[in-house]
Amino acid sequence: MSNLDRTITSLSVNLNKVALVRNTRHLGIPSVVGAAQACLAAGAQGITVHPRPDARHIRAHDVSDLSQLLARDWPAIEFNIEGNPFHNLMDFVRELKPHQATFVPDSETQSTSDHGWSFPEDADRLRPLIAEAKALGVRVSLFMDPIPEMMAAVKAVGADRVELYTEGYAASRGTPQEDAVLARYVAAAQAAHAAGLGVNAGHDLSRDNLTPFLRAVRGVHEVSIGHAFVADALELGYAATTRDYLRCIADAA
Ligand SMILES: CC(=O)[C@@H](O)[C@H](O)COP(=O)(O)O
Ligand SMILES: NCC(=O)COP(=O)(O)O
Repeated sequence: MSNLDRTITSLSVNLNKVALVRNTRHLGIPSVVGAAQACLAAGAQGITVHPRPDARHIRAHDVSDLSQLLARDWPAIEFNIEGNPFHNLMDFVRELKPHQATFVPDSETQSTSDHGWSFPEDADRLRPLIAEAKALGVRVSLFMDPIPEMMAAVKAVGADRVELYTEGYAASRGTPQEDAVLARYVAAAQAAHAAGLGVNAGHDLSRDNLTPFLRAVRGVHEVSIGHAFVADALELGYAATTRDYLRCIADAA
């Protein structure tokens, strides 16, 4: 068994959509912290949030509440804060020093994340912020499209990991293009590993597409899953949904 095959993929639950529902009323329910506690009690290994500048879902108090919860009750659990480091992400990094910061090149008004960073264009402006985050003890992951040729540049700019943007794979599921699209992710992950980067993955992953993705793309450290996870949890509950996603990961081992 190769070292990549020995990698155990962690499930990091993205709670954006719990906050989105909560924000539609002034009642404080559903609780973001309560959702985190239920998912962690069921075995999730991480929590991810993406506090966008317009606070459409995760708000600053959610980030600090979750940081305090994990530090107090779940010290082994990874906290991953996503965002654009040229907008509001670095404020959270400096204040809370999460285990990981995922740099995402979203505009402030973008409806959702839909692309990764570009190299060499983004390298010079990213380098000092990556260095600052790492100097604070925060692992840095760059949100990237599955482009093998960019992975060496991601390493050169100082990042620890890449997060492969998996919407393209999810959209290809069940189409004649699926195998070719998945092959691009395999090549991108292999190039990332060869460059000395860790590999995360996320966006539009679900119970349907997670196992085949992880069977093909070996050595993924973390999958961060939110939209499909919360949709499933509305039907199954947080604990059963967490167990289902952990089973999808185990089935790929
Ligand atoms: C970076 C990424 O693909 C997702 O983590 C992102 O958080 C999705 O954001 P929304 O939940 O606002 O769609
Ligand atoms: N980085 C991906 C993430 O955190 C959640 O993305 P999605 O599952 O909500 O599409």
